[in-house]
Amino acid sequence: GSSNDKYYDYIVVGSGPGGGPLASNLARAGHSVLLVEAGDNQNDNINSEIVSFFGFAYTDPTLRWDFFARNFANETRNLQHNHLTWRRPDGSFYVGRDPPVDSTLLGIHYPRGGTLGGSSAVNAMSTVYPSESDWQNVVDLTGDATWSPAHMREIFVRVENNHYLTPGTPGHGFNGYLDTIMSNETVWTGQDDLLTVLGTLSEHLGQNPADITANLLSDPNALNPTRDQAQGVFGCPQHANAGWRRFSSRDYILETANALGANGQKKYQLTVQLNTLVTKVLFTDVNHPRKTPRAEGVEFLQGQSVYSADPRHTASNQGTVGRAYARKEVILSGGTFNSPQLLKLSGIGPAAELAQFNIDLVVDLPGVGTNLQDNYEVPVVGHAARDFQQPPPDPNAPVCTYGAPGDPCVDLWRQGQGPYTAGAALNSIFRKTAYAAYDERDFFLVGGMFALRGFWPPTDSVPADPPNMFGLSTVKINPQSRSGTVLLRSGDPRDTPEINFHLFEENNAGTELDLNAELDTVKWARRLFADVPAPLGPIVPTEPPCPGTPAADGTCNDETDKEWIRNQIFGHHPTSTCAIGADSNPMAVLDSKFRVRGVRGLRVVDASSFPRVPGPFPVLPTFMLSEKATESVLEDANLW
Ligand SMILES: Cc1cc2nc3c(=O)[nH]c(=O)nc-3n(C[C@H](O)[C@H](O)[C@H](O)COP(=O)(O)OP(=O)(O)OC[C@H]3O[C@@H](n4cnc5c(N)ncnc54)[C@H](O)[C@@H]3O)c2cc1C
Repeated sequence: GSSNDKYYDYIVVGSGPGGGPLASNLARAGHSVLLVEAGDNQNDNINSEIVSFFGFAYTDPTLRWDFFARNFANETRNLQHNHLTWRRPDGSFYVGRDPPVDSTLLGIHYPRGGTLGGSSAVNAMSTVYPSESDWQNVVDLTGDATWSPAHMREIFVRVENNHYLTPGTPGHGFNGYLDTIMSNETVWTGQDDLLTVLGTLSEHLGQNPADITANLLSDPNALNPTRDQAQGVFGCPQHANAGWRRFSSRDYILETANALGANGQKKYQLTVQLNTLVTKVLFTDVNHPRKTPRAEGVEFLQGQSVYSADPRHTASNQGTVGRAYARKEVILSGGTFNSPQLLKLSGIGPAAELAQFNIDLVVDLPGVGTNLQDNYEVPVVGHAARDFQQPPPDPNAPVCTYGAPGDPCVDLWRQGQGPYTAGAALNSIFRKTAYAAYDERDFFLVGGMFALRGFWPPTDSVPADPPNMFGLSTVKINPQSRSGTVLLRSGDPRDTPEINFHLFEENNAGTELDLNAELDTVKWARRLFADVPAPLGPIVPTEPPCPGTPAADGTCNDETDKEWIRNQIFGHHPTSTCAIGADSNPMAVLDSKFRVRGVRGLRVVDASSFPRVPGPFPVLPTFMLSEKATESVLEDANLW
């Protein structure tokens, strides 16, 4: 290399929950680490700091990356989705079924965090422990017993800094870096209408409606041998500190990078290089007669908004080429869409696809960019017999303006006071259907005066819901549709990949189970809507649409309902495109130590590494994965 080249022990690409903690841990273990992140540091951006500003975080152009996906190969079916995003001729976004003429279809919006902290800096912060079977599955696939559920719980205890339970509570940690918090009873004060609906709902899961408030304060992440069977209502922990400031991997990275030793010098050798898009991994020993190719560094483009998913990107954001070298290893943590793209751009992937874009082959690894999955969801929405009553406003309370200049509530929040220091009336509801794939709970639900129908960038085209609306998100646990793909669109690293979930296209017993499970949950929701007592109830179901009145068992028309589910389904937890798998499986991209097959010195550690979607929410499992990978990387530290 040239005299400007930089050398480090490790190079980590991407600062989300996969890469951020790993880079920090390796530096803390005494190694020199370069952490490369395409975005910048928005640590002081209130949209990313204040928990209740979540909706502003993932729509903020300084924080987000826009990906647009398809659900199906069949474009006619794709066009049935009610919340597709289009670009109007004037450049603005349109979301809906009836775009102005000459609009361009972009697809189903999949926002990601393109900033220091990755998607943990923009997500909804729901922090839910996965099923034990998700860890056991890795043991079963690979024979590596270090993935045992018991060891993974030890990892969780090590990293968690719990702010909502009594210190010492088994199965939880109180000294780690990952802050967790859960709303207390104050958020339910005066919410009698919501409590009525959730009480009726809990009764439909075998709980006593009189216990609803206590259940809403109960811990869904408790260490409990029967946890993965337990149906009912719980609270919803979030990754945030006791003052309701978001915790993300950014915090642990900054704490590590800024730590000073006794001599006033930087304590750890962690270098964070922002505004830098890694474009390929560099290898030595490619096509060597005896040696296996070894990752020796990365090439990148330095400059702001170089990646075209960045909403601020324009043709002039080209970036300047540079390189950095690793004495030990390169670790990719770009997330489910970017890690497979980067592997392919580096010559690791399906040979035919790489040939199509004239990329020199390093290893023919057909699994890269396959096996894409998601916790898909469709809301069940209804209208109550009257508007939901809200607690009367406190006449002495400050008037919050959601971050407008001079918002008094932001100042109060900085002092640990005021409305923004409270969580939301969130809940975790678990249900097991007769169509569960693994004989354990197969739905995570959250209910409230909102309906999550998908994601879209800021737009003026989506109408608001009326104040008598109740929505129930139905998030699939253990989804069986697993044939989604992340394909190169071009050989230009600034381009986003082509993402298609190919939902239910396997057309096998598993995907049929999922559709039946969704239908079963829709019918169950209609039954409980009907049982909500007057004067608030009954709640009339509006989505999926049911002309007339549903039968007593919640049936409207099974075929129409299934069509609606297929067409309106969406997700935001994509995983598994660089999956860990058995040595004998040609589609496995990684071994159980996150090593990319067929090369040396290269691992992938992020949500793409999971062989299957973990639980209902990937962020906590991804933080745990980063710790698991720290153990694997440090075990090999003396190899090099
Ligand atoms: C709107 C939204 C809401 C969500 N809500 C929840 C929730 O409530 N609970 C939950 O569990 N999960 C939630 N998630 C999902 C969760 O945040 C992600 O699964 C998780 O952050 C994935 O971690 P990761 O490390 O794999 O990738 P990411 O967190 O996406 O991080 C990848 C990072 O790599 C960087 N990068 C990518 N490519 C390159 C490159 N070539 N060069 C340099 N840098 C690169 C990106 O800029 C990004 O910072 C949500 C996600 C979104 C977007």
